[in-house]
Amino acid sequence: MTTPDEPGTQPAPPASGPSRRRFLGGAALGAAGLVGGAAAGYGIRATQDRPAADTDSGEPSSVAGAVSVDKAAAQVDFYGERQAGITTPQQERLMFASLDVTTTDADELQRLLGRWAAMAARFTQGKPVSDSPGKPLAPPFDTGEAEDLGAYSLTVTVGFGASLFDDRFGLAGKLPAALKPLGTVPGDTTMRENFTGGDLCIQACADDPQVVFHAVRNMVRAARGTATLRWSQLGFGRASATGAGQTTPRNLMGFKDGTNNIHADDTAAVQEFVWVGDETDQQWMNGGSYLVARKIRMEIESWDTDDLEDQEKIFGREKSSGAPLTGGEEFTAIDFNRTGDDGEPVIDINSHVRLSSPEANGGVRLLRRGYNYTDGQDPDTGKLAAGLFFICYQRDPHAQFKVVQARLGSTDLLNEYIAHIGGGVWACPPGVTAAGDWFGKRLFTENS
Ligand SMILES: C=CC1=C(C)c2cc3[nH]c(cc4nc(cc5[nH]c(cc1n2)c(C)c5CCC(=O)O)C(CCC(=O)O)=C4C)c(C)c3C=C
Ligand SMILES: [Fe+2]
Repeated sequence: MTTPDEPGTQPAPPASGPSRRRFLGGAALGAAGLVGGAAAGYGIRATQDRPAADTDSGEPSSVAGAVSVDKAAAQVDFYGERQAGITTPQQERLMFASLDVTTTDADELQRLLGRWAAMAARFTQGKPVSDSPGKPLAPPFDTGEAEDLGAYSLTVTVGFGASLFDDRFGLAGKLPAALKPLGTVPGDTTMRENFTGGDLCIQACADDPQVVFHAVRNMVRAARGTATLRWSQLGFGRASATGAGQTTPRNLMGFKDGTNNIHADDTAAVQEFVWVGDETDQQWMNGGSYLVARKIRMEIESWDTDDLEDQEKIFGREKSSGAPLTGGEEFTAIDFNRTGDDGEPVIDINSHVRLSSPEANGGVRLLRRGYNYTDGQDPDTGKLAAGLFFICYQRDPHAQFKVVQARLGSTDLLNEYIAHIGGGVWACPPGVTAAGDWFGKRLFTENS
């Protein structure tokens, strides 16, 4: 097989020490027209002077502080103090990938992280791996399927799993307490090895399915010899809302999902529950966030035989409007104390909204960013293999995801219709600030 000799997969030679490290991100791709200046924040902006297009999701085609943009041309800044794809208004499509590192050379791993940063910077501008097509007798630098498509608000978010912090790279002393294994969590027993864990993860989100596929495919391709794909997941529609003004989408059970989510404009909640701060025991994670993913299969066929009243009792909300069963409209606060004529709580004591609420979890909240998924049909049962690819971000999974999941795991009425079949926990470091920087640079270059 010919080895592609292109910028995206062949970085600058290794440097042996942090002070001498130089990454292709700035070098080879720079010549190919890498990325313009580092821009702070993750505003969506237009790059082409085209009229605003209709949005099939009913969203406004602009966000606060940004101009009206064509969905295809819309871009989310890649460079910034924080990684995009966390508080960014949630895009419609997901491709998630988990990889295992195969090299034992820490420099090689860092070069991959630099190569990924350089590629992500280009992809998020709608650009291919390189401006050059490559040599006629070699594989093209870029796989090509996103040519002419545009960036579609692509974000690429990278995380590190606990398994990366072993003896291979001398990182054992840099494992944050928050990334230590969660111990026993409800749902674990049905998790399958082939959908679970991984040294690295890539979360690619955009408003076009081919754009997210292209990003992950090329990043996995660039990892050849350094890391291999462990498992991956496509999500075909968002099942949460993270942006101010975004409509609340529906999950595959037909319910509005994301109503009480943390929204990006709630800066106090974002600061309190999402971003890691000075308190961390590992300063390389200061400004980052922890991603917990759970692939949750739904028993769709049995759910579809359940009557509406029971479905609404399970969630504690009306199916059509999303309003709490205690009345009002979608965003009306839930009255957990209200009792009905029978003296029983209107919101069942084991309903999903009660058990997942901050009131039931010592005030804890999560930023949810999940996607509806389908893997087609289960060949063994003939049933639909579909559900929710649950993603949430937080400051500390032990104090947040684990607490909520422990509460849900005991008695949540929803549990009859779902099974956790995969997932993992990853530390997403702060953002890549400029060309030449790479994902998790501080992890490798600073003493804790
Ligand atoms: C451990 C965390 C959670 C898992 C796992 C989870 C699975 C799950 N959720 C739904 C559907 C809905 N969830 C809703 C609310 C909600 N869920 C969680 C956490 C987990 N859900 C939280 C923290 C909340 C918000 C609680 C609050 O602040 O009030 C809702 C109600 C609408 C909403 O607020 O989003 C729905 C619907 C499914 C289908 C599912 C697994 C397949
Ligand atoms: Fe939920």
